[in-house]
Amino acid sequence: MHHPFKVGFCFPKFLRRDKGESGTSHGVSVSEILAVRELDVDSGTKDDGRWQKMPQKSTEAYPYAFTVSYVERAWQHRWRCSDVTFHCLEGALCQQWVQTIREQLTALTSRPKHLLVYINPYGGKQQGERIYEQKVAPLFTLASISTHVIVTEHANHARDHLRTEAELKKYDGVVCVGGDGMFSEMVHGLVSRTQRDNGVDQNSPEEKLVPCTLRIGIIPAGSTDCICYATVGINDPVTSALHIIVGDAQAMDVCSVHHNNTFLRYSVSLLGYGFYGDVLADSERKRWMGPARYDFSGFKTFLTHHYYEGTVSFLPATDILGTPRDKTRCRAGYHQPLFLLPEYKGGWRVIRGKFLAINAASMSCACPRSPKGLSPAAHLADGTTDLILVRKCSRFNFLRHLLRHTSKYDQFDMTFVEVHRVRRFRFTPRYCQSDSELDLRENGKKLFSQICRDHPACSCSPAYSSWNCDGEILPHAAIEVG
Ligand SMILES: CCCCCCCCCCCCC/C=C/[C@@H](O)[C@H](COP(=O)(O)O)NC(=O)CCCCCCCCCCCCCCC
Ligand SMILES: Nc1ncnc2c1ncn2[C@@H]1O[C@H](COP(=O)(O)OP(=O)(O)O)[C@@H](O)[C@H]1O
Ligand SMILES: [Ca+2]
Repeated sequence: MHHPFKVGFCFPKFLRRDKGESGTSHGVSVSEILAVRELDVDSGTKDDGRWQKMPQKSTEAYPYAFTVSYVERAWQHRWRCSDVTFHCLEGALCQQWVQTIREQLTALTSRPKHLLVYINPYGGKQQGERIYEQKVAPLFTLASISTHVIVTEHANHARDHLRTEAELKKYDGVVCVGGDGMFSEMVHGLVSRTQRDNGVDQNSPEEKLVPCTLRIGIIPAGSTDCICYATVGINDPVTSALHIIVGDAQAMDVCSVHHNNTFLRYSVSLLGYGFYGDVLADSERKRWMGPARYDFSGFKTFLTHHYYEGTVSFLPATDILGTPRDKTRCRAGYHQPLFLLPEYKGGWRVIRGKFLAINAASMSCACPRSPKGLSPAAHLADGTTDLILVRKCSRFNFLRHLLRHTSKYDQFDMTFVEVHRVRRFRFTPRYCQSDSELDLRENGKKLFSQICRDHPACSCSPAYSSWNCDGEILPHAAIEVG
């Protein structure tokens, strides 16, 4: 992984005495230094037990020392904080090093100094507060970052606080400790506030959103954590904290979801109808199971094997480099795709059919369950979403398709699956005649029994599924996304 700004320090006149090495030179790039502190060698240091174990002779020989904490890359995209101590003979030289490093660190303007942190204490395995206090807060302190921490008291607490109350000018960024649902709350708070401040009407599907200037950091403490996993490459709180400290940034596509010119929600990861909608609807009733609720409901939904009829219309993204079938992977810090936007060539395409799943992935949606994700080649910030249509097929074939999300085999290379990179799309369920469409929740069940009476031979798939929008159920089946 590469940082755009990289100045290297070598420490030639110093002896590195930790880890049992003697006299080795050590290079650390400034962009990866977290903190530097001088050591009071004579009295030994309270916070570095290793020093006190050093033989007396070497303390006499090198009476001055400083410790640099830096990012060390570990296995599978993990980052860790590592310390290296340098020793020397002259106090003035030692101080000069410390001062120079501090100056260099201050010059890194992309690093945050003040952060506003929201913790969802009920996300995932309900470990949000513990994860923050034990793994993240000490690193922020080490890096001299000041924080204001809010533990949420109810759903949408963070969203509403960000939208109306928070004094955002005081902060360089906001941090969310939780899952995709919590991240989505923060996106809603910040994006809504930015549109309101800029006079953009959220209800108009045609209007372009004004990008937010504040960055959102994610400390994974949820059930799926796909937004963290897909951007960083792993769902690991320490790794995420270190990315936040060094000021890594990644732009992200945000889709708006509308129903009849009324704004419903924003989506950043998965919008799924059919399978993933049904899994979510069932799993919400089993929150007490924790993250395992998704496996339970996934298994149950797989067995139910419902398909849904409807019409998908979409505007293909024709003027881009790359397709959903590429072998490339997009992650923060790897490359920022620079695509030409957004002259629309070609028109809308319309596909009618019976679908087991309709998924729109604005990013790969990689997560521990599927390390390559729903759409492995999706880009994080290219203004497109990958629309995956899984048509009605046998249970056996659907299982083969699902299993391929966990292996190297291509989940799109199946006759009943198609994938399109699109700029906008619309979905209209069958049995939904007019614009004054029936409200899904009110009338879904009535309609279902009506349809079954009308079609006694049907396999009794209900008329409607629900949309799973980043882990939240949408109240309408007919939607427009752009
Ligand atoms: C047979 C194994 C098949 C494994 C297939 C795994 C595909 C997983 C792709 C997951 C994409 C997830 C996209 C992320 C969505 C999240 O925004 C959203 C919210 O997250 P949060 O709770 O952290 O706030 N999460 C979700 O909607 C959860 C979706 C989880 C789907 C799990 C599906 C498991 C399927 C198991 C099928 C089992 C069939 C077994 C038959 C013998
Ligand atoms: N204090 C709270 N009490 C109850 N629900 C909350 C609270 N804070 C946030 N939520 C809601 O909890 C839901 C799940 O949060 P999330 O962090 O995504 O965890 P998970 O990944 O387990 O779903 C979100 O819809 C969010 O709005
Ligand atoms: Ca995208």
